[in-house]
Amino acid sequence: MKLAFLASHGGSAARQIASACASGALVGVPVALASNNSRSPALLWAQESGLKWAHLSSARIPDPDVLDATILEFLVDSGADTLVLSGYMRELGPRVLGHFAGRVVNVHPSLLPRHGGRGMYGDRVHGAVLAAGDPESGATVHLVTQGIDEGPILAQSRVPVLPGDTLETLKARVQATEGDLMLQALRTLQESSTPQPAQR
Ligand SMILES: Nc1nc2c(c(=O)[nH]1)N[C@@H](CN(C=O)c1ccc(C(=O)N[C@@H](CCC(=O)O)C(=O)O)cc1)CN2
Ligand SMILES: NCC(=O)N[C@@H]1O[C@H](COP(=O)([O-])[O-])[C@@H](O)[C@H]1O
Repeated sequence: MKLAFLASHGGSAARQIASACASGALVGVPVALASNNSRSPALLWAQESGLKWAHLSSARIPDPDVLDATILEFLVDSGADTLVLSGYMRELGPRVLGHFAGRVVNVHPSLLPRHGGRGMYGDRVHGAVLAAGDPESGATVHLVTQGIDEGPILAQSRVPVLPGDTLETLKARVQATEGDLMLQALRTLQESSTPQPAQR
């Protein structure tokens, strides 16, 4: 599994996946990371880790179709066969989704389909969970399709929402589950694409 990442901020899932590849906990090689945010800590981590990296944003490339094509060219040049959205806050385009069909995964910090869709990202999600008075929350790793947060779910983690929880305490409890959840989902994806020996 050759892994590329798109990240807008810290890239916490990307870092955990790279550590798992280094330790052998996941059979894979991180090869590239692109960010729409030139100052993202994820981009600095990619540079320091020797990954192929790029700053690809609508500020630099205003035409969404050209940006989609440029992101695809970057990913194809990296040799990646699997794409991980690691806190990527922009809509992925049809060219990238077409080329990597069934090989793009995203982690979302709620129990989809609750609290997903356009406008639902980062702290906004945890705020919505608290405002709704949900007794539990969690994270969801799903295959990425054109509709935001509508793709098939691969794995979910569940955590309680505790009395007195703040956005920060809930966020920390949910984020603590995301790395292992992403590894679980990537192993499932790997097994589903590994040809099984013919049954005699
Ligand atoms: N084609 C798809 N692209 C992306 C998906 C997806 O399912 N299909 N998931 C998102 C990740 N995500 C939720 O997990 C998400 C990211 C961003 C937004 C959003 O509303 N973004 C704002 C811009 C915010 C910003 O730039 O800081 C917007 O688009 O107006 C919602 C959900 C990644 N891409
Ligand atoms: N809708 C996507 C979304 O909200 N993703 C969430 O953004 C955070 C990114 O953290 P990071 O920048 O430290 O990796 C993660 O918690 C992830 O679930």
